[in-house]
Amino acid sequence: MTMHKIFIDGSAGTTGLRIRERLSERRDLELMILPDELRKDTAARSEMLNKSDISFLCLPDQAAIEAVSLIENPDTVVIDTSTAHRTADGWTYGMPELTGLREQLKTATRIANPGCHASGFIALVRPLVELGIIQKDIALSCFSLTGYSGGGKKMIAEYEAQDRDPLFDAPRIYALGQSHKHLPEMKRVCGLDQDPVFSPIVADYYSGMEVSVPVTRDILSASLKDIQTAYRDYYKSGLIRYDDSTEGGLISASAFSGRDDMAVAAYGNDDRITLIARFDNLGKGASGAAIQNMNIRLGLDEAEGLIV
Ligand SMILES: NC(=O)C1=CN([C@@H]2O[C@H](COP(=O)(O)OP(=O)(O)OC[C@H]3O[C@@H](n4cnc5c(N)ncnc54)[C@H](OP(=O)(O)O)[C@@H]3O)[C@@H](O)[C@H]2O)C=CC1
Ligand SMILES: CC(=O)N[C@@H](CCC(=O)OP(=O)(O)O)C(=O)O
Repeated sequence: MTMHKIFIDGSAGTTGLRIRERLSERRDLELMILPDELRKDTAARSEMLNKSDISFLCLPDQAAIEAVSLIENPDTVVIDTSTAHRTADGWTYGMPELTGLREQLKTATRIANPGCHASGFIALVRPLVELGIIQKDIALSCFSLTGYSGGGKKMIAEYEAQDRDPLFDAPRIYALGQSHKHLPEMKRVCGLDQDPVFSPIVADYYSGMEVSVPVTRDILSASLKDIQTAYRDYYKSGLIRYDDSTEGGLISASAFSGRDDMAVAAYGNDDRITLIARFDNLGKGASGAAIQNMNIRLGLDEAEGLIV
């Protein structure tokens, strides 16, 4: 069996640790781990990056850009979980369920893992734009509920602090200036002319996401039933599937916590529709998607080692 050498730059962080834990059970992979005192040492990181077959970058944007600049080995494949390269030239967007991307991912050397909020929006909107059901010049809006692990170690510590502000008990809307870092990939990957009005909301639970896009019939060239069929036909392989089940008429944002798959669905009537995606920000929104992309790049079954 070929042992693939895997380095995780940032393996002590939320996304990196989860990838590390998951991959440590794999017999086909050799994990290259830096001791704690060297995990931010540039020379040690550079050596690992250049020795690896695949390097995951689980770092803040600036550190991810630096890591890429340290790579001289043309065979090292990079899977970057940060926002730094998602709309950059020469990078393949790591969402294999979208038309054409699975084939590109099989040979890509620079893979940009999608943003968590962006994954849900794109899974809902891109097929409808591709099929001409939504025109690309339409102004959309999007609400996205996320667990606090979406904010990484710092936000986890804030939410789990004994003496935290009581206002943390209730959901909080953020990115009020309409310049959230996921907007460029949402617009570009969906082929839209303009950014959506985007309202992310963080709430007092660890992980799980519910991304919703409200649409009215006048902007659609299809009925509710046609949209449901379109999603079913579009998502036939990969980790995304159509599922409009509810929990007694309500749908919880944490229902997919601990999983790697994503459910997309359309609810409503023929006048007003809500498109909703449910998944885990740490699963299909980060670590699960990164491992899926690694598996595709290695020519393995993409669901290998994933929790679904
Ligand atoms: N959390 C989530 O749901 C998602 C996160 N992401 C993205 O993944 C990336 C990592 O995020 P997340 O895991 O949440 O963040 P964390 O803050 O939890 O982890 C980041 C890790 O990177 C380490 N680090 C920072 N600078 C350097 C450096 N120069 N060299 C080496 N290591 C460094 C940090 O060290 P230290 O421990 O000392 O702080 C930390 O361990 C980010 O770009 C984030 O936007 C993407 C999708 C979802
Ligand atoms: C709760 C919270 O703060 N979430 C983060 C999103 C985490 C994420 O997906 O970040 P990447 O762009 O690196 O993928 C945010 O909205 O900025």
